[in-house]
Amino acid sequence: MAESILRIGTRASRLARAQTQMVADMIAAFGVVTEIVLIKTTGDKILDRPLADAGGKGLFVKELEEALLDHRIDIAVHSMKDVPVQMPEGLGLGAILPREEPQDVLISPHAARIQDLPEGAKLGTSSVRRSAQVRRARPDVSPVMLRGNVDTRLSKLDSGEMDAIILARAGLKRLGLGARAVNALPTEEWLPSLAQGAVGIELRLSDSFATQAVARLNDEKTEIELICERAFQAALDGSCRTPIAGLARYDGKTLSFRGEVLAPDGSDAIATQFSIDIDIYGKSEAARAGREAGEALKPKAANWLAL
Ligand SMILES: NCc1[nH]cc(CCC(=O)O)c1CC(=O)O
Repeated sequence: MAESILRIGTRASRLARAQTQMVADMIAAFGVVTEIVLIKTTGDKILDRPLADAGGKGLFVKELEEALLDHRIDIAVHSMKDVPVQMPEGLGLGAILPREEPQDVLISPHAARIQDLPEGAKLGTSSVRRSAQVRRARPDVSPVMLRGNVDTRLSKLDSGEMDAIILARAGLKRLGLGARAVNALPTEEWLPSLAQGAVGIELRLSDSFATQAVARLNDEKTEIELICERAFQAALDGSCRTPIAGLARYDGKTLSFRGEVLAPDGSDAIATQFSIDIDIYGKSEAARAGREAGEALKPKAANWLAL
């Protein structure tokens, strides 16, 4: 019966496929038959410029959401940091997997820490957040445009085109490249992207078969962290050119959050933080606290949010 096969949509990058295979294996262990469908997204097609210049958010996600709405796939596996907070009508998250370590890592033959990069070093990134953070820490270091998937970026570093790159530790580990992910940037000095390190599963909210097939994959602690982070992001409502960073940590008792909006040139930054005790059912408290943190920061960061 066709409807008993769960069709799983993913981008074709090696990282996206690794994450999707992990999800498919877990679902198969519950006795559900799966099929993986590769879908090319705008973010995979545009490789010659920063995605902030390509006009928008969700460029790794949109075609997957269209495939869900067209019933070409039943679930979509995403890196949650690429997923806009507003989802199309009828779609929602069916599960959020246990979070991998959320930090960024510095990869460079010259230095293990940002402070130790050589004077005037060329750092490859196309992220507005990472560029602003580098300029803030090291005004002499120039971010240079670097697009492409993780393997492409590593090979450009290795060929000497750049002196350093910054990547998410989670992606490197999932690709079996943990050996390159040793120099984590401490979150006290360098906040990651909101939702970094978390993989989520999107589905049609009306699809009870898919909903049941993935429900057991959900990690409630990660879910609380992401509810908080995404509420912060939604309240700020920045543009794709606004450097925003933040991280929530929840240990089953205390939810701690720090978030930051930076001037794109790194000349300034505004941060906020809180710590509250909530229980594992405290989703609405997590959302409210995240939203209030975003609302408190919003007027102070207004110039950078409207870019
Ligand atoms: N924007 C691309 C992207 N989306 C998710 C990850 C890493 C995996 C994750 O954060 O879950 C990456 C690569 C990177 O930033 O190094």
